[in-house]
Amino acid sequence: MTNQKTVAILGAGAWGKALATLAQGNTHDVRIYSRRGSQTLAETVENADIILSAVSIKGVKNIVSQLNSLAIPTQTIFVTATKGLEPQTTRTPSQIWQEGFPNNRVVVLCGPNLSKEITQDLPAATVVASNSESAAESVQMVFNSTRFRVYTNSDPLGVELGGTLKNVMAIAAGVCDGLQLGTNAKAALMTRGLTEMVRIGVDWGAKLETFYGLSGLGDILATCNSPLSRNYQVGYQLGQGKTLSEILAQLNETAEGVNTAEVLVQRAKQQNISMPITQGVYSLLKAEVTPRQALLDLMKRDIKPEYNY
Ligand SMILES: NC(=O)C1=CN([C@@H]2O[C@H](COP(=O)(O)OP(=O)(O)OC[C@H]3O[C@@H](n4cnc5c(N)ncnc54)[C@H](O)[C@@H]3O)[C@@H](O)[C@H]2O)C=CC1
Ligand SMILES: O=C(CO)COP(=O)(O)O
Repeated sequence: MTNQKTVAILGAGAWGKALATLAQGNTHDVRIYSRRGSQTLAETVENADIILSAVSIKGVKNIVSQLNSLAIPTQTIFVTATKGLEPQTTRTPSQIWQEGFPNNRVVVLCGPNLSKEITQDLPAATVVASNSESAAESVQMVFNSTRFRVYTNSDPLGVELGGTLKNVMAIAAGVCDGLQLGTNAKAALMTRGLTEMVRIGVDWGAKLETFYGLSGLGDILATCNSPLSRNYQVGYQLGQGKTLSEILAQLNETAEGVNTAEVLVQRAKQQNISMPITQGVYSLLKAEVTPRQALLDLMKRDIKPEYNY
């Protein structure tokens, strides 16, 4: 591959467009595929060095099977920027991509990256993670710039779970602020939320330290503290007494944490892992409890040592 790459971006939502701008800023040849656009999927990915998917989780399986019917060369690198989990199977997006393309290298791109800030040219950092160091480095070169610092990492599962699981915590943090519970409560929630992410993430096969990096702790700090986060917005408005269907009807964009909470509750049950914050968010999303009741349920649990993975 030469230094100038052909990058096909699948999904013309907020994140796909922001990532396209970053690659274009580094003078790469960028094509964007939108389901509603005039360019076909085959035209978009023709001769692409890198195919990056920024579609929401509900579209990943479909786009993988559409691409499977095209002759994608094995040297093409797939990058997944989706932060979600497949219902029923609990597969991560990179697992779906790798199963669809077992002979291609797959890279996960995840970090504290609120697309609205990136679109405003504000500085940010992210992580590209892969079992293939050379693939991660190629993707790092494509996106790294003085406004977007890109780190490599060799734990794709941990990086992907960090970015995905934190969406549930962003909903919880939004509820916390919607109820005006204060800074102490929010700090406790984010810290215990991270513990919960580590607990299930390590059981899943991820490395513990990955959760203390940009895609775990970093993304918690960004999304739990910013009204720009759609997941935070969902929680904030639930805290203010709106119903989930009212909130989602107005949001008009993806809030992956809503689906992720359900998938996580299912996996935590299967694996016998305690995830009280996630369970509380799920019960709230299902309207089984009020925000105040969810808070009380968390606070009245049995007392225990702080570290009890
Ligand atoms: N917006 C952000 O700040 C960030 C978003 N993400 C993640 O990126 C993913 C996409 O998020 P956004 O772009 O913000 O959402 P969005 O709601 O703006 O866009 C989602 C895109 O996926 C496309 N899509 C869905 N199913 C599809 C299919 N079958 N075929 C083709 N396209 C399909 C939609 O048409 C839409 O363009 C989510 O998993 C999100 O968690 C990750 C980091 C930052
Ligand atoms: O993942 C994100 C920032 O890193 C975007 O968060 P939301 O999907 O909650 O907007």
